[in-house]
This record gives sequence, structure tokens and C-alpha cells, in this order.
Amino acid sequence: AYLAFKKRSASQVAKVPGPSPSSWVYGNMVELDLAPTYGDYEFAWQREYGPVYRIKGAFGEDRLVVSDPAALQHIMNNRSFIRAIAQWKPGTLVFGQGSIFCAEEENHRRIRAALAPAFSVSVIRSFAPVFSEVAQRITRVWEQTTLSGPRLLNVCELIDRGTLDIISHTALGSPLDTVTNPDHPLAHSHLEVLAAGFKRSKATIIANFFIQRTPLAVLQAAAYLPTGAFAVIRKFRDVTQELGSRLIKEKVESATEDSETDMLSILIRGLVGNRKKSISSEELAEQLRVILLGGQDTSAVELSWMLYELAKDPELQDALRAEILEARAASDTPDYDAMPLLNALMKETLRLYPAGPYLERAASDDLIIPLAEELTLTDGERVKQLNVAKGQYIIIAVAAYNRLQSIWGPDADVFRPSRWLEGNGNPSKGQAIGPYASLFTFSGGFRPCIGWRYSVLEMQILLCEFLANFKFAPNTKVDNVLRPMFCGTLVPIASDGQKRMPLVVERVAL
Ligand code: HEM
Repeated sequence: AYLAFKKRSASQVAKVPGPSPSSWVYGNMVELDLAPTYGDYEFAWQREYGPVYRIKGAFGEDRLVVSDPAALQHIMNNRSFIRAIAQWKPGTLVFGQGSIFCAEEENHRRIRAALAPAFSVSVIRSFAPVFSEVAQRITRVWEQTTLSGPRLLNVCELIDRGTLDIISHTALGSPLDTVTNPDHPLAHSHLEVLAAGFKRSKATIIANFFIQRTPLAVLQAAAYLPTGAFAVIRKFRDVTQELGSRLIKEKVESATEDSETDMLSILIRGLVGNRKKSISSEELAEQLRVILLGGQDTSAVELSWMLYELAKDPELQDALRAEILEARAASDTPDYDAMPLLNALMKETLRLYPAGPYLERAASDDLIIPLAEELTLTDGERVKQLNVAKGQYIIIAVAAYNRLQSIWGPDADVFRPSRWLEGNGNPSKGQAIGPYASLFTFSGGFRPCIGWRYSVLEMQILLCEFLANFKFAPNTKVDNVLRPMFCGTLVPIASDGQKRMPLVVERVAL
């Protein structure tokens, strides 16, 4: 019986089939992280090996890749699966150990509960005027730039700065206008940290391996090095620390007026009024960093990909513009959820361009993962569940799940917004995994994206404003091909290797 028990609980990951590594040093990580287009290898592996397979990390480490729906339901709903140390350690440096990003178990529950009031439906609706105001700000600049006719513009630029203005205003209660004046310390530091995350190379694969094995105290000490990413991270921490503690102090002292409806004021009212359940003001400052970084770049890249797909499909773009103009003519405050084409386009973009194409988790103990599909191990054994050992690194394959034919149908790889207009309006089969449209893009289980409603409304309002005023066309001269690469988020990369989305922008004739 003892032997049987041992056999059952021994990790089976080494026997899970998967691709051969292209090198021992980098394993399969070059193919996964540095592929010219995200998924070039990963989606092919999924087709060949199914929704659970093994790849190699650096220096021979076995990594499990999972898009099997039953396995994902189990992992995402079970707190024994924690953030992978490879992500947790950099997370503590950028956000802080007490941040919601790094917290587990009781701490995570408490912080999430404390943040929840700032993300309620009514609070998010109250942000609509800020979303509109910043959308109009971007429109004014694009109008000026396109006065003499269509212009090739890198649309990422103002979308990045506009979404930063939005998050600063709504989260911190600190209105910012980096769209017209980019010269602001928060803007510099924020965009610098993102650019540091943007750098992906073979060196970052090796660095990632060593970060996993370096004691946290050593990493924290290294964070004082004046070089590279460490200096950028420290500057971001200093700027946000200074800004966060100043704002928190001001707001606590003025016992924030009820009329102030930014997230920070709401959270401080909770902190003052309900000490037991709540979080300290130091902890609150750490959450602000997650909200600033997590809430800006994600919405920004999704919006850029939406414009990219619309540029490629003028017919869809015209139909969507007609829907938007009709809704705007009928009401100053349209019901965005009732606009079928708008939401179909957004859902399809979120499906095929998830801002976080994979998440990183680890088993906190020897654990069993149930599978929807039977898996044949390399020794011929067929299993319906898989034993993994404590510490097992797991790639939660978000982008691959969003393309599973078993869930989305035989044309799962095709960008086709009309799938969201057929039948009951949801083309997915089986139990929904995420909070929005059965997509996995906002993650799911016990720690889904807390800002999903916020970003849906933000994207709806920005898209409507842009489409009502401008036509977007592909760049036909050079650089027609933009590649999505996973550099912090799923970023558009132009042929010169830079983050850019050049589109021809033209004023709509009124
Ligand atoms: C389209 C836009 C967005 C996408 C695709 C997105 C996606 C995600 C994903 C995949 C996670 C889970 C990460 C993980 O656990 O490994 C997450 C978590 C989170 N997101 Fe978002 N997000 C978006 C917008 C936002 C916005 C606008 C905010 C805030 C205003 C926000 C705040 C957060 C926070 C605080 C967490 C941590 C939740 C927790 O650990 O309990 N996100 N997001």
C-alpha cells in the first residue's frame, strides 16, 4: 500500500509528452517568449500535443503548459496553486510584498475585499465622464494632426498617455494631462517601467532562472544597483511612494469629502470607517502601484489591437461607425452594452489578443490536477488526472484556451466578430472560466482581474469617440505587418522591433 501511495503521488510531469527543447540552456523558452509572433510555436504545440503538455524551461527545468478547461477550472479555483516564484519575486520588487499581486491566502482575501468597493458597478459608471473627457482630449490632438489630410500616426502613443491620464484621475483623484503635455514625472517613470518589461531577450530568460533561485533579500539589495531595470524599478517605486503617501496623507487629513469619488478616496473612507477588515495606509500605497500598472497598459494594448483589426476590415469599421453615430444621435449617454457590433469587436479582440497571453502559477504542495481530456504519458499510461510535485511551475495558457476548438468551434483561430452575434450571443461551449464573455483574458477563479468592468467601459467609450471622429486604415507604404509579442503585455511590434502601431488616421467627413 505504501508503494502504491508513493507511485500515485510521484510527479508525472517528466512523462508528459511535449516538444524537444531547441537548447539545454534556454529549453523551449526562446520559442515561447521570443517567437516573432506570439504563439508561433505555442499554438502549434497545442495542436500537436493537446491542451496539457510539457516544455523545458532554462537548464532542463520541466514546465507544464495547461489550457485544458477542467484543469484550469481546478487550478484557478484552488488556492494551493500560487503565483510562480519566478513572477512573485519581481512582483515584490515592482509592487511590494503586500500588494494584491503578491498576496496569497488570507492576505489576498483581505486585500481583495478591501479594494472591492472601489470597483463596484456604480463607482465604475461614475468614471464615464472622465473616460469621455480624455477620449475627447485625444480626438482634439488627432484632429489637429490630420487637419491637412490623412496622416500616418503611431496610435499607441496617445492611447498610452490617455489611458495613463484616465487611471491617474480615476484611481488617484489626481487629474493629469499627459496627452497634451507628456512631461510629467509619473508619466516618465510609468512608461519607463513598462519599457523595461518590454525588453525580452535570451538574457531575460537566464535572468528569470537566477531570480527564481536568488534569496529575496539579495534581490532587494540588488534593487539599489544604479543600473538597468533595477534603477527604473526603484525610480517607479520612489515616484509612486512619494505620490501615494502624499495623496493618502492629504486625503486622510481632510477626511475626504463624500463628493470625491476617485478610488483612493473611496478606499480611504473604508480604511477610516472600518479598521478591522481593512488595510493600512502603507498597504494601500502598494495596491496603487498594481492598479496604475495593471490598469493602464492592458486597456491600451487592447484598444490598439481593436483599431488594428478595424483598419484591416473597412466594411466592419463602417458598420460599427454607423452603429455608434446612431446611438450617439439617440442619447448623450448611450447604453454601450446594448451596441452589438461594438461589443462583438471588443470580445473578439480580447479573445485573440489577450493582454496577458499566459499566467504563471506553481503548486504549493504535491497536488493532483484533473483533466477534461485523457492524456497518454510517454510510458503509455493513460491518465485522467496528473500528479504534480510541490514547486511545479505551470504555464496557464490564456491565449491557447481562448483558441481551443473544443470551446470556440472549428474556426477558433479566425478573427470573426460575427461569432458573438450568432445564437445566444456567446459562441463558447462548456462552463465559463472568466468573468467576461466566457473569455480567459481577465483570468478567473479566486483572483480574476478586479478591473475588468472598468476596462470594458473605458474601452467602449474610447472606441466610440475614436470611431465617431476618425477612419483608420492600414499603413500601405511600409510596415503593414505588426506582430503581437508578449513583452509585459501583448504589445504590437513593428518591423524595426519597436512597439508601434502605425495606422493612417483620417478625419471622418461630417
Ligand atoms: C483589458 C484590460 C485588462 C486585462 C486584459 C487584464 C487582465 C488581468 C489578468 C489576466 C489578471 C490576472 C493576473 C494573474 O493573476 O496572474 C489581472 C489581475 C488584476 N488586474 Fe487586470 N486587466 C485589465 C485591466 C485592468 C484594470 C483597468 C485594472 C484597474 C483599474 C486592473 C487591475 C487588476 C488588479 C488589481 C489585478 C490583481 C487581482 C488579484 O490578484 O486579485 N486590471 N488583470
